[in-house]
Amino acid sequence: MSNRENIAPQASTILELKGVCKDFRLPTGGTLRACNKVNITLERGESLGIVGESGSGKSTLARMIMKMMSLSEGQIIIDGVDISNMNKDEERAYRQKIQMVFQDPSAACNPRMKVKDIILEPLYNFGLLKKGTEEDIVGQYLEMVDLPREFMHRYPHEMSGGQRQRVAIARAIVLEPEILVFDEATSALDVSVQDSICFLLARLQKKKNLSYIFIAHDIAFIRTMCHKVAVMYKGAVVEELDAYHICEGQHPYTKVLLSSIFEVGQEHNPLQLVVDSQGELSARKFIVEADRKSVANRFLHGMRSTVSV
Ligand SMILES: Nc1ncnc2c1ncn2[C@@H]1O[C@H](COP(=O)(O)OP(=O)(O)OP(=O)(O)O)[C@@H](O)[C@H]1O
Repeated sequence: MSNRENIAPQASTILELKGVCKDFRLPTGGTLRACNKVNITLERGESLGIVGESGSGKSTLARMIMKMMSLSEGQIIIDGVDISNMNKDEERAYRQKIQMVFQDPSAACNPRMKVKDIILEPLYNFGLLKKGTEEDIVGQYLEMVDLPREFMHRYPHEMSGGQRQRVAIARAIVLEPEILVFDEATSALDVSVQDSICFLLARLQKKKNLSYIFIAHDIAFIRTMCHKVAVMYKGAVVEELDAYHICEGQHPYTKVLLSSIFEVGQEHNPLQLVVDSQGELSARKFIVEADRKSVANRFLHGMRSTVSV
């Protein structure tokens, strides 16, 4: 029997982690608790960042959310269904509903496959592809990630890292999922490419009401892209904050994490590319306090990185 009846879905919560624990058995005996009583929620159409030092349990958490690894304790509930207790139909729906994008796009891009087949593969696997529609579908998804249709005939090595990441995103959204999990998905890219991928993701989020989970080390990125952030330390979420206000984090570990980026308590004013009425470009300090929403919303609401003055 489905367990859907037993768990009332919350109005806008799409994913909920309740007391999630993961213990690994060590070869030397004993266990290592990689995740400890993690409680977090992801709202529909919103982005949640998970930050923490190396080894704090972020990837383990992502692997459990993706059902690549079982839980030792607790529950992960998606749209009201406990993922550890799904029937066949729910399992299939779940596999469509949540997709992952990795740091290295090569993980999603088989070097021997053309872009067309890379993007279509999930549809083949789910038996959702109608003969004769292939090129139309690939063209449509390439367009969505701002790549030309002709790219469908290329191999991964014939593209840049940023273009491969766009193909990985097209492949991740071809099943029309509701949640995308990004494991350090932009950290290997240079800053300007990272910026353009952020705009793309913000636009897709708005268009498709997608929910994102970003696992990242880069707090500035999380602050820009996410609504909420969970700070992990030694397997536990030590603080959950409005991502924009991460500077106000009170947990000592959050403060340590922040101090490596900018002075705690000081505003972080990134330089912003500004274009004046003559089309001249200049870099100016972005006055965050003057417009609290600007930095986050320029991504979240798909504004351009270049501001006209
Ligand atoms: N399969 C495994 N068996 C045993 N221990 C594991 C396994 N996978 C992860 N761990 C341990 O669990 C802890 C959390 O690892 P995890 O990869 O989740 O951390 P992380 O925060 O994602 O780190 P990073 O940022 O470096 O990727 C680490 O101490 C790690 O060594």
